[in-house]
Order: sequence, then C-alpha cells, then structure tokens
Amino acid sequence: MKRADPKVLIAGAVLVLAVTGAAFGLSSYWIFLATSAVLNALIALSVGVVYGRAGMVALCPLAFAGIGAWTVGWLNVHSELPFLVMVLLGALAAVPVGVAIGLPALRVRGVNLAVATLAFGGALAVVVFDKGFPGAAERRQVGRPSFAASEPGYFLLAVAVLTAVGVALAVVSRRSAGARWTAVRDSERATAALGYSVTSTKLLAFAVSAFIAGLGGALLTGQLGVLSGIGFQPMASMAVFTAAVAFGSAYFEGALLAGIAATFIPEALRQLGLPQDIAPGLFALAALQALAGGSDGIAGRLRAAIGARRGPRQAPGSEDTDVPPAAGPIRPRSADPGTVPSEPALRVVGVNVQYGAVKAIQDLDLTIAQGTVHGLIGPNGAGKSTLIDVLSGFVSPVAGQVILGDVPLDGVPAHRRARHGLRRSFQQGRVNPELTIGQYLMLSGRGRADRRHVADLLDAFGCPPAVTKVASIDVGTRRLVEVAATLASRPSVVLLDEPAAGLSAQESARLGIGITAIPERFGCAVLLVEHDIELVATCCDEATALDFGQVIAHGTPAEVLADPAVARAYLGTGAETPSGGSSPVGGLDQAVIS
Ligand SMILES: Nc1ncnc2c1ncn2[C@@H]1O[C@H](COP(=O)(O)OP(=O)(O)OP(=O)(O)O)[C@@H](O)[C@H]1O
Repeated sequence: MKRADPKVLIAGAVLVLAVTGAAFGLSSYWIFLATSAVLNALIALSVGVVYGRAGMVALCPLAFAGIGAWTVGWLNVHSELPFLVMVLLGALAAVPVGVAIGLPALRVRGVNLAVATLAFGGALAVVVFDKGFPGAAERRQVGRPSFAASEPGYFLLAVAVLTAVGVALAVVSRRSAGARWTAVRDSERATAALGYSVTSTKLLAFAVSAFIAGLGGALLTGQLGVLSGIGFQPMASMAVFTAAVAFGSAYFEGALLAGIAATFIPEALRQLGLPQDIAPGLFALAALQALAGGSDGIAGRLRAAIGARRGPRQAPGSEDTDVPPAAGPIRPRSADPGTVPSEPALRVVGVNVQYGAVKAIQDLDLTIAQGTVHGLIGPNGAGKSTLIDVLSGFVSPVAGQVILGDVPLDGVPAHRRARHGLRRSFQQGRVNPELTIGQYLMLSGRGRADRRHVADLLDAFGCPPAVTKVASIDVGTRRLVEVAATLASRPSVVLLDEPAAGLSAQESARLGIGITAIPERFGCAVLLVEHDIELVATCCDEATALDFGQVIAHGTPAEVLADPAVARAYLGTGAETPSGGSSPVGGLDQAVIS
C-alpha cells in the first residue's frame, strides 16, 4: 500500500477543521446557502462526467436531480424508509432515465444532442414536476436524519456526500472507465479500435452522471423539506451547465467553484435588487470565454498553469507503469521468405467495397501469413485505407469475407474485432494528450498489458519512459507510441495505417527496426500500409500493390517494387517501362531501393 503524502494529510485536516468551523460558526442563512452551494457542486460534478470527461453535451442535469427529488418525495408519502435509504433510491431512480437519455447520444452528437436533452428536460418539467411533488400540496415535510437535523449538521452531511463522490470519481478517472470516457470524447473510432464498446462507455457516463445529479436532487429534499418544480426547469439546468463548463467541473475544484458561483451570484444579485435571471447570462459568457481556451474550463487552466510552474512531474496514476526497461536488444528477424510460416493469420476473400459509384475495393483476395510483416502499397486513392477500415470493422463490404485465424468476422463490430486480437493504428494520431505514455499503453492493453510488457514495447520502439505525458512529446514520437500501443493487448494481427507519415528519417529508421521485430518479439503478424517505399522494402517479408481497389502485384517487396505495373500505377497510366518500353524508371525498386 502506498504511504499517504503528509502534505495531503495536513491539507485534508485543515480543510475538515475549516468546514466544521464554518458549519458551527456561521449564521443559519449562510449555512443554508453553503449547503445549496455544495448540492449545486454535486450536480456540477454530474455535468463533469458526461460533458467534461465524455464530451457529450447533455443539457438536463436538473432533470435527473428532479427525478431524485421526486422519488424521495414519493417514498416519503408512501413509505417509512429512513431518509438516507430514500436518498439512495432517489439517486438510483435517475439512473434508468439517464441511460434512456443516453440512447440518442449513441447516434446524435453536439448541438443535436444538446437540443434533444434540453427538450427532454422541458418535457419532464411540464409532465411531472409542474404537477407538483408528492406531498408538496399537503406540505408534508421530508424529515432529516437525527444526526443531521440542524443546519450545520445537514451541511456537513452534504459535504461528506460531495467528498465521497469526488473521491470515487478520482478513483474512477485513474481506472479504465475514466480513461474510456476521455477516449470517447477524443475519438469514438479510436475507442472502438482499442476494443472498448462506445455504446457501453457512453451509457455508463450517462448512468453515473444521472446517479450523481439524482443524489443532489434527493438531498435537496432534506434541505428544503418541501419542494416545488420551479428549481428543476430547463433554464435552471442551463445555468448549472454553463457554470459547470465555465469552471471546468470535470475537476473537483471546478465543480466546487461552479456550485459556489451558481448559488452565491444569484443571491448577490437579489441582495443588490437586480434580477437573478442575469446570472445564467453571466455564466454563459464565462463558459464561452473558458471554451475559447479549451474545454477544461477555469480549473483546467489553473491546473495547467500550476503544472507549468512546477515543471515536469509524475502524473497521477502513472506510477503504475513506471518500470525499468526490459533487458535484451532488438533482434531483427530474418526476412528470408523460406523461413516464413504459411499458416494464415488473416485472410481477405473476395472483398468488394463501393462508395456510391466509386468501387474502392474490387474482388480483393489477400492473405497475411503468421509471423510476417506484409506491406500494402499503392498510389493515393488505391483503396489501402478502405481495406484497413474493412478489416477493422469500420466499413462493411458489399461482398466478401474477412477471416482472422479461422474465425470469420462477418458482422463483428470494430471493438469486438479488437478484442479478438485484430488491432489497428490511424493515420491521424488519436492519443489523449492528458495521459502518460504508460497510462495510454495500459488503456490500450485492456488488462493484458503488465509493466514488463509495457516496458518491452517502449523499448522496442525507442519511446520515452512510461511516466512521460503524451502532451509533452513531439508528433513523431507520438506515432511510435501509437504503434507500440497497438501491440499492448497482445493481438495476433496489427494493421498499421501509414505509421511513418510525418516522421523524421531517424524516427522512421527506429520505427522500421521496431516493426521488423514485431513478429518474433511479440508473436504478431503485421499489415503495413505505407507510402514510404524504403520502409516497406526493409521491413516486409511480402508485399501487395493495389491500384483502383485491385491487386496489381504480389510477392516479395523486391518483386513487387520491380513490377512495371506498380511503376505505372505510381507514375500514371501514360508511363512506359524499359522492358517492353513500359517504365521510364525501370520499376520503383530502381528509384527507391537501389
Ligand atoms: N467515405 C468515402 N466516401 C466516398 N468515397 C470514398 C470514401 N473513402 C474513400 N473513398 C474513395 O475510395 C477510394 C479509395 O480511397 P482510400 O482512402 O481507401 O485510398 P488510399 O489508398 O488509402 O489513399 P491514400 O493513400 O491517399 O490514403 C478513393 O477513390 C476515395 O476517393
């Protein structure tokens, strides 16, 4: 077990004393407002999950809170359950509604999702909340537990719940679920390519967010005793949402500041004799200002500024992957085709892909043998990326089959293909820069990457240490990390989509050594799509050339690069080679290899 940092312990003790002192030292007016701020912070934290972490714009946090409150009101009328049990049931009641609201988010994004969730909040307010909360007409009070009957006691209960939720979210953010949320925010395709279901990741974010907001609403009943529906209207939701965005409620301190602002600014306006409705406008302006500097809000900016002043530090959670480098040099394996095992790792049989009138892939057959690196070349628009999309499950062919080992992948979605051991990289980098390299490889490993494996991968591709933040490395090094990450879950086949694009000559050479060693070192076959012909010539056991979605040459890299049809494809249909007068360069091999 790790020893607690004494500074953290001292700060925690000071905070507890300050909160307790405030609870018993302030007038009940201020304590009431402080309790409201804490409950608003709880609802801001729920926004932090679904928007701040998972990147989905859901404008109905107070609808979830309203369900929590309504449920407690109903239970208060119809049962004798203790208050805390009612609060828990209220929070749980919001979960299925959160999941139901999350369903449109599987297909709808951005402003469309915002409108849909806003409409949901409005409909719920009209259909349920405006009709009155159970027991409200008879002014039936929701009784507080005896230990929190006083205003200070109830304030401390709210603080305890907020702290518990904050700690739970901090723990989750270091685990797979938290990393999956941010992965979905950055790229849904990349998340699926890591082997994670985008559907369950999004729905989990909605479920957790609804639970937290429901908890806030349920606790509001104990604070107020009797509720009206006014507090759960869409405009109120917008105010909390914009405050949460402005302050960056993915972070605990951001949510706390949002809760304080959402409570005290309207109150200050009231004290000044100004309309309280000005407050949501102020929050909206602050949110716009914060978004102009990124989506992390004020808290994110403060953290970045403090981090920059302190210099490079070990990121939270990265200690899990701070490991010594693995022993042993890279041993490039023999590229002698005679030693290549003939068992297929991946087969493509009669695949056709059509985009409208464009036949991107036509009757394609391809076999990648186990223990080999297979190069796929072809001019722009030849169909290379489309083939990778077909293999990894992002594009469905109109005909044909993909078989991994002896398992046909018909209809298998992208994330399941990744789990079956078929992994891919992307042309554009899709790594979350907030992670450390080690955290990214662990996420990519889906529980199959231990420390030694991570160290081995970083060593194989000459990557920086695991504790290095992705944000701090250059684009070329990121490409190397991305290729290493595709191997983290110990797949049987990796598909590398132009991994050398944008690399320096030195990085490209480093990449070449790493890729050449993959089959022997990591027991994985490779399909390497590349425009860097030299890399293909030096890394690959076999190569296939495509043009207009068809195979035009296949064999060893030297054979393929010497093929006049390949030179013609790269140089245009009018080109001629010397043999039979059809290529001015005598094949790509003369231009590149020699
Ligand atoms: N989403 C799409 N919609 C319509 N046509 C597409 C789509 N994606 C690719 N195509 C077309 O399919 C053909 C193959 O494209 P693809 O991107 O697979 O080629 P490529 O060999 O990967 O090219 P590059 O080397 O430039 O990446 C091209 O004619 C391209 O215009």
